Amino acid sequence: MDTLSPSVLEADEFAALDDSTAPTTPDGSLSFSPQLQPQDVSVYLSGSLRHSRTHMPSDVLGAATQPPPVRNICCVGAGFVGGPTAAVIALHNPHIRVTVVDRDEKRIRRWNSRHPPIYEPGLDDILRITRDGSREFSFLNGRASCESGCLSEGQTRVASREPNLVFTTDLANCVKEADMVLIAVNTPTKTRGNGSGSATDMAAFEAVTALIAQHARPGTIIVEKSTLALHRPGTPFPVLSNPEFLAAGTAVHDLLHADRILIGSSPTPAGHRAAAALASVYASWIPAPRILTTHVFSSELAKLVANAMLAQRISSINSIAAVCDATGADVDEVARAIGADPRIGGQFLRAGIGFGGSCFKKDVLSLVYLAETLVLPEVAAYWRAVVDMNEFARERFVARVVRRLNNTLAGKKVVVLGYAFKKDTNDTRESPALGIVRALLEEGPREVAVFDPLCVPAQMEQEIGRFAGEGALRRDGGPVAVYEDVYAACRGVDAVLITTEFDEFRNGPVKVAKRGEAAAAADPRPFERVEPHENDLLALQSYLRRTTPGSEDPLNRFSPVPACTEDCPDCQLERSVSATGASNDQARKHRVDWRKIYHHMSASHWVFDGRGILDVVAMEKIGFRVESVGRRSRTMVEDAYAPRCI
Ligand SMILES: NC(=O)c1ccc[n+]([C@@H]2O[C@H](COP(=O)([O-])OP(=O)(O)OC[C@H]3O[C@@H](n4cnc5c(N)ncnc54)[C@H](O)[C@@H]3O)[C@@H](O)[C@H]2O)c1
Ligand SMILES: O=c1ccn([C@@H]2O[C@H](COP(=O)(O)OP(=O)(O)O[C@H]3O[C@H](CO)[C@@H](O)[C@H](O)[C@H]3O)[C@@H](O)[C@H]2O)c(=O)[nH]1
Repeated sequence: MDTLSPSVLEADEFAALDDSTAPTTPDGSLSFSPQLQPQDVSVYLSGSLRHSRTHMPSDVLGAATQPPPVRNICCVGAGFVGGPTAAVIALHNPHIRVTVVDRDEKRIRRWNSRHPPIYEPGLDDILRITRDGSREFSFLNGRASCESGCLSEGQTRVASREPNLVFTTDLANCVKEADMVLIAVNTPTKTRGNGSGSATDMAAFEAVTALIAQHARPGTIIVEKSTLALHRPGTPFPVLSNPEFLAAGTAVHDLLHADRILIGSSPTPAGHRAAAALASVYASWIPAPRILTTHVFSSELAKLVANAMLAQRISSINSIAAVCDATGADVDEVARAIGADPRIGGQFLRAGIGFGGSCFKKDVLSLVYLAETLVLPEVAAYWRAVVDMNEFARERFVARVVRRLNNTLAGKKVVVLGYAFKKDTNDTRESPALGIVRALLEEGPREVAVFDPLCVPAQMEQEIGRFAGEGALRRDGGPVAVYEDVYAACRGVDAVLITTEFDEFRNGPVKVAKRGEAAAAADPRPFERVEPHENDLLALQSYLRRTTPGSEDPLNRFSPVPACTEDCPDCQLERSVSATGASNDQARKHRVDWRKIYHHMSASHWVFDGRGILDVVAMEKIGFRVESVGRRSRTMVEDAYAPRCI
């Protein structure tokens, strides 16, 4: 480990620290660690929020708030947020040692191996550079190389890098050595006790703050990356709120090109200095105007509100999809028409079976709980309706499938395509597919086949076994079977259900790459900077990969990946799944052959598109009968003459 760097804030500044001691939720009665003290809600509402407008200098990086140096960052929580965030911070700050700590030994072992525990496009490359270090390499930088004084033959040389990203289970040492501790542990919805079903479960967060209070040096800056609802540790440390806005499947893109970085601090000189220190870490790659500073409460509330507003758009369009199904209007046409109004915008208007994932439902419910405890029942009811509408969308989809199959699934086989909660991730938390499998089981089908191009079948089986109850899986004599091959899954099915928007399931033309996907095809060179930025090098690497098929390391910069032991359980698991089940960028992106599926199916040829990704007309030409939530199809036209039933 590096020698300890000096504490970033002097001890006598502590007195001036946070007024930021507020409860998880305003009633103050929920789980508090010994470090956390409740604060009167009225103080929060009447006093602190007033500060938020003016409390922070507009330029936290300005001379008035010289940021203390940050050389050592500890990130607690090696999950979907902690892992990628730490990796990107390390990538852009080679002078900072970033240590990610987790209590889950298996997770840490996987981060230290060639089998990272989560799949995110582009993450592997960043891990290879930061965790394993990279070699010196050079490349042709085109025109700019000569004009901006690069090497004589147009070559730009990039120096080797030492590893600066470490994964460990040793929390005490990690925290002790840190100038800054990022907390990125899970904050799910409480499942029992006061606030069960809506309040945030602070157990993991609280356990971590207790350990930090025990081990951190005075003055260490604490940064909450976990999504909280107004929760402040009352420790002698400056505490910042820095909520994360990345989305699963586009995490690396979202981190490398963040729209905004939000830093909330208390309105004290120490709070401002801490915020400036964190801003200096982000400033290595994020343009200063995108680094927003607010009061801590505004920052945490903004995170909940961002997710609530996005979820609300999805529920709104799904409510309109039901109207479309009943009237013959087409929800995509409606979305396109309203999205053309810049005041509305076109994003998050894709109708279907509703949102899944670990964030939307949890954060909307957090907002509901906050409103309830603030005695704002109308506000609580407004946001609760967003979650209710989401459930309605899923139930309506299953009811439609059953209705089309003559109101019974007895003796029938249906296949669920897509198990992850969205495309390009192996995250299955709150996946609509799980709820759909369970609802289908209630209809007594002969078989429910499940296929996902990214999730590992053995893990899916484990989870379905837990979720759908004893005896649900085929290996236990039940009807649910998980497949590694999409055609085997579809053999003899009466209906195909699309539950995740994976590109693999599309039948239309391959779309131009968009946000988070492989960048546009053009060569990014020449770079403007003499010393190329890591973002430039990543763009060049993916360009070269695309144009030099088969080359995993076209810049020749990677060091060897850590070797696995003979008995590595992850190697064994990988060997036991087919290429389509592996988390491998190269093995994916093959579209399914719908004609082949057509011939594998039973005569009914039903396809229910729960994500609106199919070109219905093209599918109907093959001979399928397609129903797509809120979209017109031949069956819709036939139905125009039948009694309404939604
Ligand atoms: N997943 C997302 O896309 C996303 C995006 C933005 C914000 N968030 C928020 O970020 C936070 C983390 O979410 P996530 O999806 O990364 O969760 P996660 O479950 O993937 O990871 C959390 C990790 O924290 C570890 N942990 C829990 N208690 C610990 C302890 N006492 N000591 C050490 N490690 C501990 C767990 O073992 C786990 O590996 C949550 O508050 C979430 O709401 C998530
Ligand atoms: O038009 C749309 C867009 C999305 N979805 C679904 O909504 C869910 C969530 O999608 P998305 O928001 O893209 O993924 P998340 O990873 O859940 O990201 C959200 O939640 C994160 C965790 O808080 C935030 O950081 C992100 O900003 C926020 O987008 C998925 O099931 C999608 O299939 C739709 O049904 N229709």
